[in-house]
Amino acid sequence: MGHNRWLLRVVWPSKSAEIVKLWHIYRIPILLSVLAVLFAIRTVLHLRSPRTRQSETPLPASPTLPAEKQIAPPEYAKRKTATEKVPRRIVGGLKKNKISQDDVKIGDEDIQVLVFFSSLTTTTEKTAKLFMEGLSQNLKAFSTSTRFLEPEILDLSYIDYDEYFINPPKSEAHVQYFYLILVPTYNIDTVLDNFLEHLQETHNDFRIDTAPLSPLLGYSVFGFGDREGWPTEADGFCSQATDIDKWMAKLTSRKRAFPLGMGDPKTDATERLREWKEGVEDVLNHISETGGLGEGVPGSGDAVESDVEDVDHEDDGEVLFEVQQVAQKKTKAAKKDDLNDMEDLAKTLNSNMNGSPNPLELEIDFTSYSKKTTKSAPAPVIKEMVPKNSPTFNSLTKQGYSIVGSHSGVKICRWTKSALRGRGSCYKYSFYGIASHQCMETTPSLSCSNKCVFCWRHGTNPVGTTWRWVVDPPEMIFDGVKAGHYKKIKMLRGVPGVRAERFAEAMRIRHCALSLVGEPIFYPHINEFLSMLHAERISSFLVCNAQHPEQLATLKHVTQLYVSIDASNRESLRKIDRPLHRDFWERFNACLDILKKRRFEQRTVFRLTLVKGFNIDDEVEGYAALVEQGLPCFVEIKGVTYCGTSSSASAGLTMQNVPFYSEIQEFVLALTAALQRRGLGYGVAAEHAHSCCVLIASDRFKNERGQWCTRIDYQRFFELLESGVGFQPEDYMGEETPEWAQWGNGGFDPRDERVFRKGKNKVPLSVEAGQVMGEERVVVEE
Ligand SMILES: Cc1cc2nc3c(=O)[nH]c(=O)nc-3n(C[C@H](O)[C@H](O)[C@H](O)COP(=O)(O)O)c2cc1C
Ligand code: SF4
Repeated sequence: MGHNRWLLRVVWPSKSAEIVKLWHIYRIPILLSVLAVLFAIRTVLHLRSPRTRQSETPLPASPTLPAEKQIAPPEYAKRKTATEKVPRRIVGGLKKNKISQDDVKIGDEDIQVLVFFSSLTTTTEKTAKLFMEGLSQNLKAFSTSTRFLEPEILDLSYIDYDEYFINPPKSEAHVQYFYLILVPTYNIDTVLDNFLEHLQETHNDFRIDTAPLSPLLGYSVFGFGDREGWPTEADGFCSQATDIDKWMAKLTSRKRAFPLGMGDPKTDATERLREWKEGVEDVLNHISETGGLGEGVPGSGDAVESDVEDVDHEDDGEVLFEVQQVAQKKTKAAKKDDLNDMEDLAKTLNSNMNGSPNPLELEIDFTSYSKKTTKSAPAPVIKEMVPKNSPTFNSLTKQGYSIVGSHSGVKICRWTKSALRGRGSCYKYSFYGIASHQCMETTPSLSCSNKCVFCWRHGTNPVGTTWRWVVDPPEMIFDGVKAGHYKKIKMLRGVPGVRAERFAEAMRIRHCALSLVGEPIFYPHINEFLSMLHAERISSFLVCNAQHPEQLATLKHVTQLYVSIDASNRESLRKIDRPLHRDFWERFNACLDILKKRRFEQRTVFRLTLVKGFNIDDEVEGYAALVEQGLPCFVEIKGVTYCGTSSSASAGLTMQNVPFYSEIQEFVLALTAALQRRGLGYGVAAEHAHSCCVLIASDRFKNERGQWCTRIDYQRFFELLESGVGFQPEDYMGEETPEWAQWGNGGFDPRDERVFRKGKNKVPLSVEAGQVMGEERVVVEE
């Protein structure tokens, strides 16, 4: 250290003297160069930064060019200038919600009216269609008719709520939307409960603005109800329309264009609807002329009314009449001096609180909400999922279901009948040794959290994301479904062709397919129900829709556990399953991870239902990735079954969506190749061409001779289960897959009789309705 200091003292003075000398000689060129460099940097930075116009003064026209030669301003600039010329309306309400109204330039945007409806027994559907036709005609008569696009009608059972009720639909063109909603009310579970739940969730979802539908031009609701059963609103007359109206007011930030209309089709619905329609048309005319709802429209929620709502905007409470009164008094009081104003207001408030309000003075403002409610909230009543008097009950029983209790169902599968007559079992016999005449198809939950496009009974399907119904005890369901099954089997005793020995065998259920309709693991006592099946040595095949990871994680042992894999990616799954859960893709993936963990406890299966135009094209690699993620023991690939009902048609499904068997085969080969490329040990093990179904299996299910053993040793399964010691799927692996069932051999049991339709030599009768055989699509009567 000392040596260094000495060096500094000696060297530094001589160096610094030199530097000072040099500075004196070169200081002017140095300073000039630095200044030049700084100026150059500033110029570059300035030119690169985006320019914002500081002044609102219009740009002067170029003095050097004549007006016609000047370049026209870009479209967006024109619009802004025009908007600025429109007088700004004074509106209250939450500032964040004022997105569109003030930006609308009259005549600038097209107006699209969307008429939404829901209907179980078709009254509302028919009325909505007639209403739409009339509306369409009347809009054409407006002086501003060119602004209106042809109105569209949409069934709430088939649309994706996310597309219309989180934000207004996305549109390339300049279109603004106006919603009309026509709905009945049902005090039983229907799609309307689900719709309401969606509206409520959207409003409460912290990730979304509380009023994401505020860009709508407006909305209005009309309800149909029955005064005989529900005489007053307090009794529940049109209660669901009222609720929808309430949630829409919140979601649109009070864009109610016309007050809620209500009518009873048996008495006054025609008259009430006519009045409502006239009112709605008036508003539409007004909007098209002025660009906004205006202030004179009752219940519009604009201007003064909105100020009142601001006070209470956080509340989710009921419609509150006093708030409106305060609003009216407040408006009048505004003309007095401030002090008097406050006193008056306090008096008014007190008198209203103390005495009952004079109904004549009350103008009901449906747009106001409060923490306090004037009505005492009715005690929550837990509903039955499928009550005996419900349209869902009627529809399901018509389709051949026996409803057990209030949420379970059992149905004789067409293959059971076929097997009883010796005409062949379903693919489960070919692949796993399940004789169809000894198999019971049932579900303890007719409700589901999806609205799959290919679901057979979608139109009347109870739906929900959580269990919110009366829960029947598992013993009752178990006894009920068995009794229902046996009753239906007995009815087949006299059917021509039923074989005596098979009939006798059928009186002992050996297998239970929990895959009928709905979501079995939704039922809160599913594990108890499974224990009952196993105690009677009935095997269990359980299919779940991969939407309930919590329930899947706690599910006890089943003989074979399925998840439906209806698509290979998020967007495709959303389109085909139309799930109710927002986080459906995360749930789906969580289920795959659970399945992966359980592959050494029980036989796990991916079930792919292929629907042409929905989930086949370009998805092979995606499916292979999912198989790699879940590593199931088996992958069942099945072509969709066309049921030809109006519900499938409404979901956009036609015979063209049913793949040919050759297309299924092609897909299977491509998927197997993709799996092998990924180094996963899978191969095509078996097929059942008659139900358009092929089985890909993991190499784990080959015996020491390299033969596929996809069948199950049921006896062994029960022994292992009863032993209480852990076991693996290989421990109850059955005998070799019969040769006739192996890939390439078709899968029809040669001991059964193949029955062909008259004049169609190659098409067996035992083909599922709408299913495909060879290169032909057929629809077979039961
Ligand atoms: C099982 C059932 C429950 C009903 N619940 C109500 C109700 O709570 N409130 C009401 O006003 N009307 C109720 N109704 C009457 C329907 O809303 C009315 O008949 C409506 O017009 C049916 O319309 P849709 O044919 O389009 O389904 C109910 C009807 C049925 C069959
Ligand atoms: S998961 Fe099954 S029951 Fe549910 S909607 Fe889809 S096909 Fe129907």
